[in-house]
Amino acid sequence: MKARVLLEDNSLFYGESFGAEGAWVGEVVFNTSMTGYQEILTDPSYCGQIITMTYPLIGNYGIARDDFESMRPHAQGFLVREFAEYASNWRNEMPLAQFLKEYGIIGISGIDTRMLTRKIRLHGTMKAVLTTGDESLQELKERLNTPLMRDQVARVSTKSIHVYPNTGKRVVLMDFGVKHSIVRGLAGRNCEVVTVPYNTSAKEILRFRPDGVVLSNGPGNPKDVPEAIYTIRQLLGKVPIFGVCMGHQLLALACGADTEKMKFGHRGGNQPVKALKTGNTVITSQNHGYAVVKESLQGTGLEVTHIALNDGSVEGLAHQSLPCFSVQYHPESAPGPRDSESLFDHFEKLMESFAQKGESIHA
Ligand SMILES: NC(=O)CC[C@H](N)C(=O)O
Repeated sequence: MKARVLLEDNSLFYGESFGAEGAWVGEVVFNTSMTGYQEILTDPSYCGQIITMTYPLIGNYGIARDDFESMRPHAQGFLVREFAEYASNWRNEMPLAQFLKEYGIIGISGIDTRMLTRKIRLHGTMKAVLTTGDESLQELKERLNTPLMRDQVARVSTKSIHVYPNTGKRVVLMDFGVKHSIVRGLAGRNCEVVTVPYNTSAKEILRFRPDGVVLSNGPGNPKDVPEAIYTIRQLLGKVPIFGVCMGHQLLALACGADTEKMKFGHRGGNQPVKALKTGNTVITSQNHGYAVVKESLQGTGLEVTHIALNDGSVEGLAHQSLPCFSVQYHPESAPGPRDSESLFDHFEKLMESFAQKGESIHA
């Protein structure tokens, strides 16, 4: 079945539908990972967005639930160059097409993803309308006026508290749309993980007597969850904090810094980041469209620990006197390189030293 994509700059792409039928308006973002479409589709940080993969062949290893980063897909549209109808992998449980259909997600193949990506790089992230229907061009243009979602965190965050019991440190995980691999990263270090909804108060969080608090990744603009910024501000200094991606942005906002929307963001498994203290470069997994404004850090007590080598943007922060640090990239990878897993060990050490001396170990 034919399908179309109309971009905000009026470019029209034709392709073949391989997922659900219907129409959807969202922000189109491109991801440069060569593998990992299952982790990407199920990453709640993509809630409501339309993803285009720059790698040209997608779907060839099918779908295996063990690779999911949450219980269901969250992206609403998936644009690819070539879709592999037959999956060939011993772990395959169902074809990608069936998975997209089951969850009502539009998939379109035959798109010139190179041209689409170049347009996004040139003009910045754009809205698009996808359709498998036969609406007129005028109708599609009108649909582009649909405002984008702003309540994604409330949609994807847990509604109730979950405890993953364990023998090590107790970590409260503020869930803004957490990826399972963050829980795996903590559980792999024997942490007991208490996952709480995004709007849980500081008082409720401290009632768990946590050794540390992790601020998860999540979709949308961090400024759309002011209640979480308020909560984090109240937790500062009382408990070690580790922020990942959205968590990093929220920590910065809680300390008084600012965030901004990037032109087209960073999404992929090959993003080079420099650690300023050691001078080492790590290749990281990323998925973000907002960034912390470097100039806004003055007077907040936060200092830049990592920068993106492609554009110099802020990739890591640590507080000069309080036990908190954060990264804009994904130490849990999934999908992507595992160069940065040791950040979970760093957090464990931070919790240990805070428990013993009530001090930060960054220095
Ligand atoms: N993966 C994330 O946590 C993304 C954070 C935020 N939604 C952004 O786009 O910048």
